[in-house]
Amino acid sequence: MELTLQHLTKSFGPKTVLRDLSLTAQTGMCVGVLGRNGAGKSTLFNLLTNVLLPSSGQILLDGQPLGETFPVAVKRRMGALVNQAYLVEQLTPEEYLRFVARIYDLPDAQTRIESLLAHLLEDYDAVRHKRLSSFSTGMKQKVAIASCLLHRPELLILDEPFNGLDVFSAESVLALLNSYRPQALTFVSSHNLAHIEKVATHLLVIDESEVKYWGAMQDFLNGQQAFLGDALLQLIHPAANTNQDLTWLTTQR
Ligand SMILES: Nc1ncnc2c1ncn2[C@@H]1O[C@H](COP(=O)(O)OP(=O)(O)OP(=O)(O)O)[C@@H](O)[C@H]1O
Repeated sequence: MELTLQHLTKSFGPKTVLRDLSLTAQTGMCVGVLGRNGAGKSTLFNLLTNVLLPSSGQILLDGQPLGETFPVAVKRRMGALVNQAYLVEQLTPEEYLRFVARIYDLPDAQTRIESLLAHLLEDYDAVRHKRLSSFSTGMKQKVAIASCLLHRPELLILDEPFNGLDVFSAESVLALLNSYRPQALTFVSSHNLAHIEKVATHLLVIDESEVKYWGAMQDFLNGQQAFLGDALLQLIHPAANTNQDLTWLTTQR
């Protein structure tokens, strides 16, 4: 699979949130999407999944423009976690994934369902018969991630998948994503740079609605400093306000 973004621009009223974004990415790449709060990352993910339509520019999949209708056949090739994960909470995790499998018409999904849940949910035997409504935020997030991988998508789009995950759960998800990477083109956003460093092959850095970097992670680190956080600060926030006077915090009302 090859995904091409051509001069993708998104505005909300007079405000342009993404401007003239162009790139081509292929299967095997994991693109870490970075940028400060409000940079436009979720907007990009919503465009990629047809939740939003671009104001101008287009998205091509294997050379074919997706257009406004975004064919169902294309959606079947995608697995996406965007915005708030929505689960049917009256169901157990296994029932929910069987429901997702039916939507994708996957008759032989049972083994994969069990493998995904056993990998992601600690103490799976103890929670497998519980309803999702009784699950914690992180447990629900892991079930949502499992549902994205169930139908073996060729394009995997994960907006902040590590939100709410403890350090062990994040490692389990990272292991899954790294194992799955050769089979798909993955886009993943996170404010946790350690996670991005462990999973991304490429970086897309967005700031002030524009692309500040697009390319291989290794080239970014070689061209900047050794650590992703420092390199990122240098790129998008050169005058880092580390020496701000904060005495007002304790001395003024
Ligand atoms: N539906 C909308 N209508 C108007 N403005 C919007 C809408 N959705 C997003 N925006 C604006 O677009 C900008 C980018 O938002 P977006 O959610 O894409 O940022 P982000 O990079 O994902 O941020 P964060 O890291 O905080 O999740 C923000 O200024 C936001 O207020």
